[in-house]
Amino acid sequence: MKIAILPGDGIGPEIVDQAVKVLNALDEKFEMESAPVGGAGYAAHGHPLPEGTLALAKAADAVLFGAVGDYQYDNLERALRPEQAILGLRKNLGLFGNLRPAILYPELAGASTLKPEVVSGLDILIVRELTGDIYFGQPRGVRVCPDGPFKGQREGFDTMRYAEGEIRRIAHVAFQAAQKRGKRLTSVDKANVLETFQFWKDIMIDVSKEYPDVALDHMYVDNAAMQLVRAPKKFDVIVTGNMFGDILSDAAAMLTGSIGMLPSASLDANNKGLYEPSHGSAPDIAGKGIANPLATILSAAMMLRFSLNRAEQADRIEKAVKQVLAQGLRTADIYEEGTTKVGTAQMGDAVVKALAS
Ligand SMILES: NC(=O)C1=CN([C@@H]2O[C@H](COP(=O)(O)OP(=O)(O)OC[C@H]3O[C@@H](n4cnc5c(N)ncnc54)[C@H](O)[C@@H]3O)[C@@H](O)[C@H]2O)C=CC1
Ligand SMILES: CC(C)CC(=O)C(=O)O
Ligand SMILES: [Mg+2]
Repeated sequence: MKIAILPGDGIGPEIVDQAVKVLNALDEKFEMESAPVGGAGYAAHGHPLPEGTLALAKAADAVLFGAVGDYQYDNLERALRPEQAILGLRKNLGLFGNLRPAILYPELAGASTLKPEVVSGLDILIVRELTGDIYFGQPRGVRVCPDGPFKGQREGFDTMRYAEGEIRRIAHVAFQAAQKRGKRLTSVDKANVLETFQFWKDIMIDVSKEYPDVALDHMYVDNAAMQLVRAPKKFDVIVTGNMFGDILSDAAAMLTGSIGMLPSASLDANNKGLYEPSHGSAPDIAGKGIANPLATILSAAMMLRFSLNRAEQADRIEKAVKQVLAQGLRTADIYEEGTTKVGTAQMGDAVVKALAS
């Protein structure tokens, strides 16, 4: 089994180091090979997704990814910006199904900015379509505005679009995920305004006929954002498009105490996947040794479960994470009075130690 390790930028290398440490502490040894990506790819090879990095990701059984992005690259032309690396990997590897589980560990009930009674026992799953929508739609760019009151001025534009097959395949992922959980699926759209999302809703209803055991309902994205902070436990599985899923999953992250707790799996049709924390490269805390590595470590557990068929090893890692939280160890983002503040590497070491116990 070969794992491509793509640490990326900012806190990426710090947090990926911890996940690699944890993987190396398992009984089975995996072959791992690293390559630069994002700003690091641009610095090394003049491109955020160097050919060698993409080839490694394609050849590997799974990819463990940190994060990309750094303000120093924000003025590069778009094709060379670090974020193009993760978008390019998703597209090139066909990773259309993004699973973002938001689980509140009981020990972190007080770390959430929401009242404990609102979030305690939270266990929801966001299924985000990952290779379509306005993030990939063409045409896009800056042009001269052809009509209206701003005619003749420059205007920026993007294209929101979803093909029927794209909606159907993510619908199946979501319905099947719901079948394995609470059998409730909420499709989040903006069908009241957008043609793309009326179409999305129609296809969801059609696919639902194949899953009579799953209760499907629909919610507009603005209401979904509100309900996520009002009564998040009412959700079981949420399925939505690329942009709405990006935004809602960051909101859901705070229900779990911190975005540093939210792992993700990005899967193709055969469960080959890329695993990364849901957060970005956090340049504001990079290099300080204080980032929370648990989302990345939990992403490695998802990798073992979904792509490497090592569910027992995944369980062991998740149990070890629960144990370090029960021991009161906290990185700064989830720290509360009465707990013990630790740095990134100490947290990784503690998970390794808990694996052995
Ligand atoms: N998949 C990826 O590689 C992603 C990359 N980005 C990129 O990351 C860069 C920063 O973007 P932001 O909007 O600031 O989002 P971000 O997720 O990197 O950071 C948002 C806030 O959360 C904190 N944070 C994030 N991860 C943390 C962790 N593990 N432990 C403790 N605190 C953590 C940061 O310190 C910051 O205050 C940008 O260049 C952006 O484009 C953003 C999201 C995803
Ligand atoms: C570069 C962005 C599209 C990445 C992001 O924000 C995400 O996947 O959550
Ligand atoms: Mg995001």
